[in-house]
Amino acid sequence: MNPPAEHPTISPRKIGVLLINLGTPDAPEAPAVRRYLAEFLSDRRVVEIPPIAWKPILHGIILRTRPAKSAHAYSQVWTEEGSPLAAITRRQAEALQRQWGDRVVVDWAMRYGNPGIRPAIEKLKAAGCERILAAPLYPQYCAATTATANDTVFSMLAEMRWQPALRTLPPYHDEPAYIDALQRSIERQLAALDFAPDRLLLSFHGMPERTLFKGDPYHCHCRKTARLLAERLSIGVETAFQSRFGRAKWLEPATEDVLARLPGAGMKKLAIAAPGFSADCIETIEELGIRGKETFLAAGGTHFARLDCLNDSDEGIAMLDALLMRELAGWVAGA
Ligand SMILES: C=CC1=C(C)c2cc3[nH]c(cc4nc(cc5[nH]c(cc1n2)c(C)c5CCC(=O)O)C(CCC(=O)O)=C4C)c(C)c3C=C
Ligand SMILES: [Fe+2]
Ligand SMILES: [Fe+2]
Repeated sequence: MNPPAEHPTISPRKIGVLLINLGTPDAPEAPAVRRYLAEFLSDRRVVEIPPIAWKPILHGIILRTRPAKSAHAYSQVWTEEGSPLAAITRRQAEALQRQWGDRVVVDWAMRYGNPGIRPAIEKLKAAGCERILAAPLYPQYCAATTATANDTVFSMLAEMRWQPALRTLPPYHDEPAYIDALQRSIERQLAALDFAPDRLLLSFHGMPERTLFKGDPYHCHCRKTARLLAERLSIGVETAFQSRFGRAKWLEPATEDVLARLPGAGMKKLAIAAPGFSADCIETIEELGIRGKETFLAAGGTHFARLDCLNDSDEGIAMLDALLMRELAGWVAGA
């Protein structure tokens, strides 16, 4: 028998879903990049060096030199819709909104820069959402990404007299829906290449190695994603960590070192994917697709292809629908 419309498991209340990604500058220009990096690199979840030691380095060196360099990199990937990371996150939110109709209000936000998490939560609350699912779109948990996004949401609720109910999306590094989506997306893109790669390199964003020893599960999550994916694919897989930053030791092997080594080991045709990024961004398009390609070809590689992230592809949206709707179970009829 069908439950009546007012059945208690069918919530009449408004539900909000907030997709969260890392952040990006407002423009591919040094002043905007400086503002963004200042916010990002002042986050103690990202840089765990005591402020008394870090502030002089950040303000005296990094914010004087890096913005111009990064602005050049951003200018190479910028689109008519702005930063790829922001444009793709917006399209992911729009696709889910179309799919879910008026059952759920979907919005998106960036942890650093615009549109910020705080105005987005305010907007959802003003729209009458009494229940909110905050979804940091990081498959692998890291304090520098997942935790700081959630911290920001929690800090807002800490100021409210009338709080919405809150859920957060757990890491999904080993969820079948995620591994399935990666497998489908990668196999589809490999089949469309005009060459047969000798290897598939999976490049994850790096972290200082000491975060692993302090108990952050990030490294283990990346390795598990890579293993589960490699078990599904017929091509040989290598794993590496990109975007080394600063003087500390980072997780190894470094992507740039692997790119420089593979051709000498007979692997001259390469495809590269970045399964840890839910949307293409400067780190995938510029660092891997432009500079990574140069490194590989300079080392003797002959063929190179960068595969797209899940983005708002059919595979990517089907995965977000499955993962997010499961979190909404009990909140949304039919979830
Ligand atoms: C201390 C430095 C950094 C840590 C730690 C870090 C961790 C980390 N970052 C991502 C995802 C992204 N990072 C992006 C850009 C980016 N990252 C750093 C530094 C650290 N990241 C910098 C300085 C930058 C800016 C670009 C540059 O100057 O090189 C991006 C892309 C942003 C965009 O606008 O396109 C993403 C996404 C993860 C997942 C992570 C830890 C697991
Ligand atoms: Fe980063
Ligand atoms: Fe980078």
